[in-house]
Amino acid sequence: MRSDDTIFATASGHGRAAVCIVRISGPQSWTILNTLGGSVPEPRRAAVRILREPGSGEPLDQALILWMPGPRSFTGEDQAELHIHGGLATRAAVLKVLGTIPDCRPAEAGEFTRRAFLNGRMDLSQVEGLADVIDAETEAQRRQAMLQLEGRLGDTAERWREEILQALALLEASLDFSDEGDVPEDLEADILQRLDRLHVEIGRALANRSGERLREGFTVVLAGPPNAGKSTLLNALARRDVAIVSPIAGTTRDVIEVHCDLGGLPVVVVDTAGLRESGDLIEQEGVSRARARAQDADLVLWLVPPEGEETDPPAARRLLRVGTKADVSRDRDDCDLVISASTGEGLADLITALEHEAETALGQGDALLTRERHRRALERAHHSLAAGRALLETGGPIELAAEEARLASRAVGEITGRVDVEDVLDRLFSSFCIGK
Ligand SMILES: Nc1nc2c(ncn2[C@@H]2O[C@H](COP(=O)(O)OP(=O)(O)OP(=O)(O)O)[C@@H](O)[C@H]2O)c(=O)[nH]1
Ligand SMILES: [K+]
Ligand SMILES: [Mg+2]
Repeated sequence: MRSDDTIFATASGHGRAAVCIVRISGPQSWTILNTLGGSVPEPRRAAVRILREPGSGEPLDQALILWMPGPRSFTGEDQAELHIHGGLATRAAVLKVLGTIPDCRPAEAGEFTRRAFLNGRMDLSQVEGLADVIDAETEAQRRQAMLQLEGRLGDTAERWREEILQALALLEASLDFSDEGDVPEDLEADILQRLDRLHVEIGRALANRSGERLREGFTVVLAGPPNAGKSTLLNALARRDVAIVSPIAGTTRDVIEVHCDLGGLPVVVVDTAGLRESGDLIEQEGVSRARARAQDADLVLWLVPPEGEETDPPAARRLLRVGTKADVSRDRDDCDLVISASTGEGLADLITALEHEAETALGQGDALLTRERHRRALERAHHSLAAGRALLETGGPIELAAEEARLASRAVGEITGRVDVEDVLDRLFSSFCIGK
């Protein structure tokens, strides 16, 4: 796969559609437009053309074409777009012709964005932001992803890296002084103050996990004894028949997940097996999976049926007691909420409570870190800043303090992909669809 090939791909999904966008990037872009369209329009001005097959001149389609010369294009290379009709035959005919153009080939998954990154059009955190914009299922996720795509994390990381490098420069300058005796107090104080400020700011960013949680979604596990009404509630929240409901205790065995958008926040609702002792091996496996999921959940709804509960609630980070089958019996003073999943009574209050719980945990998309990768890099930078500061404060070797500052700047540099990210690149770009 040559990186100077011209690549092409449809970038508007699969299947029949009114319009299909074919994206092209690389040195042959201009030639392709000129060959298929007969002439190339002004840069960045759409023009209608009849696309023709080279050689025979056979008309392929009437299309809108765009010419975007690099480096001010998405990939930083010469780019073209063909907005053709979205019929399967038209799409196939145009792609077939493109495949016959010398040094032109179908793009790999994420290859347009990879070229944008390699050409410096976006940093790695922006690439991740773009992936999250495409994957966003709720308003809060979209908002957070847009902030990252616009560069909020990358710009902050670059500012931190600059400030660490400034402190490093002062440390190296103070090395000259130390040969002749002590480092001037005010210089040392200045460096310490810089390291301190960075350590506090990065520590604050690390303390906020809501960004990662928002990407993963807020998990709510429905737990309770058999026949408490868990599956009925799951179906009511999902507004469709996802789980089997029956009067037979022990109906649900497998864990069943449903992704909901509650108030713009991603909430994963998980139905589980009724908790009880059972001689049935399969049900026992269901019960142990139920306990495990409850333990990991952000919130457990412990469903309490009118006839009371024989089993104790599972271990959970946070638990709300929900009285079920309110249409059968309403007075449930031992519960936080009372609902009837069958009649819908109390469901609006339950959903409001879930939105509140999710909003408290996930925030509204204002966190800086959104991936484990960011966290690991910043934790290393945070540790090195603390180590460098301790060395300075205890009169340790300045060379070692400088080395800690160097490690901190490298760790922060990983966030934007300025350093050491080879292994991340393949995994990240292969997660994109073709044409992105
Ligand atoms: N009257 C009334 N019956 C309900 C309500 N919710 C569930 N049921 C009934 O209770 C029985 C059990 O419901 P499920 O949703 O299967 O209960 P479950 O907790 O998932 O049961 P297991 O999967 O066996 O643990 C079914 O017959 C439901 O129709 C309710 O709000 N009111
Ligand atoms: K049941
Ligand atoms: Mg069930």
